[in-house]
Amino acid sequence: MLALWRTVRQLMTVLPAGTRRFIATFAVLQSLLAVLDVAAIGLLAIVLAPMLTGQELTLPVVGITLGEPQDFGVVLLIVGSLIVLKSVLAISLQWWATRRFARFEQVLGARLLAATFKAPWTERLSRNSTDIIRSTDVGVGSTVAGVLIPFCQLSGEVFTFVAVLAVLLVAQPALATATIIYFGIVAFLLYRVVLRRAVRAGQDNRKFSARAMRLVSEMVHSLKEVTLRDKSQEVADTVLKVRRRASLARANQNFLGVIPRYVLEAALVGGLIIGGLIGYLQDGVTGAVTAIALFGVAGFRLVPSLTRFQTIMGQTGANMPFAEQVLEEIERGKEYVDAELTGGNEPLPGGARTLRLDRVTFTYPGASTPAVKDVSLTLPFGHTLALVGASGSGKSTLVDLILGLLHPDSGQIYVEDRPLPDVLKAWRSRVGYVPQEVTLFDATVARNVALAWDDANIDEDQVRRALDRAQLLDVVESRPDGIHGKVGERGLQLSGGQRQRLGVARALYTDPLVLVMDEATSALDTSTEAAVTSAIRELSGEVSVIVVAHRLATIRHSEQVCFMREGELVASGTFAEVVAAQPDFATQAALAGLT
Ligand SMILES: Nc1ncnc2c1ncn2[C@@H]1O[C@H](COP(=O)(O)OP(=O)(O)OP(=O)(O)O)[C@@H](O)[C@H]1O
Repeated sequence: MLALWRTVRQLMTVLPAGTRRFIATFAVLQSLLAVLDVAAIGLLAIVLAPMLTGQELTLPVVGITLGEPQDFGVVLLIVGSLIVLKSVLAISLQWWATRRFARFEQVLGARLLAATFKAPWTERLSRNSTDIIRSTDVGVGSTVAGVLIPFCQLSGEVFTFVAVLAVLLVAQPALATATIIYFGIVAFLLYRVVLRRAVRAGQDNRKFSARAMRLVSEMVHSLKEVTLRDKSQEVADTVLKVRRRASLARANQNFLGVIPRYVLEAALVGGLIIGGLIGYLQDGVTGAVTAIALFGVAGFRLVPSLTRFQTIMGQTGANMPFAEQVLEEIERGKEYVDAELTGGNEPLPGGARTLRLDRVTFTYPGASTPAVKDVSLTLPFGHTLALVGASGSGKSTLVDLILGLLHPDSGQIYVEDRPLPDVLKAWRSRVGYVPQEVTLFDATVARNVALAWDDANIDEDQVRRALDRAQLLDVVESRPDGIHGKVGERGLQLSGGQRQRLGVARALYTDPLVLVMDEATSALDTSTEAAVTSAIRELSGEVSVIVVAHRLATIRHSEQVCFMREGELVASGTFAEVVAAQPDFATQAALAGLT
């Protein structure tokens, strides 16, 4: 209960202003509905026994005496009206509240995504993408539907419970005391025996469902290899094992979830006997009938209320880890969002002519040796620079540093004379990046090139120009619907080479100052690669090109070749100069038939 209170208070700090007021208003309105409900039930409870036994009754508080059957008829009409009124008001309240809760979900989702996207690259590298997707979807949904909404409903249940007991206390103090003790013991036992297990089952369900989803996602991505190596059965068995634990936990959660209802319903019988006994001891048979009627009506309101209370506690207990995770991520992301608001917003210096790396060193968190060590180089804008070296020599890391995704531990990168962190936003908007494997989304060619999810933000002429420069316009225009044709899931309706060229077009769409190609043409056939490379070479002069390539034919005409070994830049110059300076590079060049 305390943990729930703490979590909800923390949630308030990340939800829009006015949430606290909304929750308070919602609680008050729920309580008022409970008053209407209890007034109806209380009235019924008080008049039931005299009506059945034909006795006169003076209503407490208002002091009206009822004796004739039509008097009781009027009271029954009032009871019915109160119940209908409560239902209408409850529906209106639900309509209003569900809209607000939907809004809360949107705000939480947006904050969480912002926190995820603003996190430093090193942190994002350490996260599993399926976990991120699950957190922003199921996590946010569960925080609102599994924690916030049940918490808000709690006040109504507590108030109903208290109000029913108040009615009982006024009508029959001894009976009320016995009820509190009796249901208190039942509720405590339910908490100890059932609720704790239900919470644990809910947490297990969450843990194993997440694991199963991660496994399936990983397996779908390696479907081809799994099929070829005939591993489908092994995969199915592994997923089944995890699923079994998730579904067993879910089954336990569902089973334990319904137990309180049946236990409490059964306990009502015991309560009726105790109530009847107390009434009999106080006032003989009439006392017993009155007490049973009173307890019966009150109990039928108390039991659902207690059941919902238990359900809410179970539900919030199981979902709290989701909320805690969402809150933790938003909290962590806050500092990045703030940092972004305060830094990196300056414009690029006018007439910038060079990108300069000055003794840049970077070590990945947890690694013992730097991936990039003491690298200094200057790239005049408009030139082409090739990064070469053995696998693991630090080329991609250096590229990520130049892109501003990673930040040097020591040394600095300058655009002209401005440190990169000062102009980071403007810099990122002017670098085009083509990865080794371009990720396309299931949308039109135009949307993929413009990296836009709304056609209104697409400049179609620019899309055609970028496709043309990437040697892909003819292919696209020969397809049905041209640039408006879809590319399929992950671009699977295109060939590997076409996907890569679409990636090049995407990078060129924003008229970059620097185009970074990280093994971007290695999937292309030699003639397409030659065509793309020559198209890119034509760009030099207007665009600086940084190429990472293992195929040396791709980079032999680069104005500057930088050879890396174990994170260090060991030689730089023209292709011929590096061949002359580095025997192992010369060997590779010879093997490629380039010397
Ligand atoms: N996210 C990471 N966390 C820790 N170490 C990493 C990470 N990414 C790369 N490394 C390590 O940093 C070093 C440089 O890796 P990098 O990817 O920059 O090499 P590369 O020259 O681009 O290799 P390749 O040609 O195979 O792509 C390697 O030793 C690698 O294991």
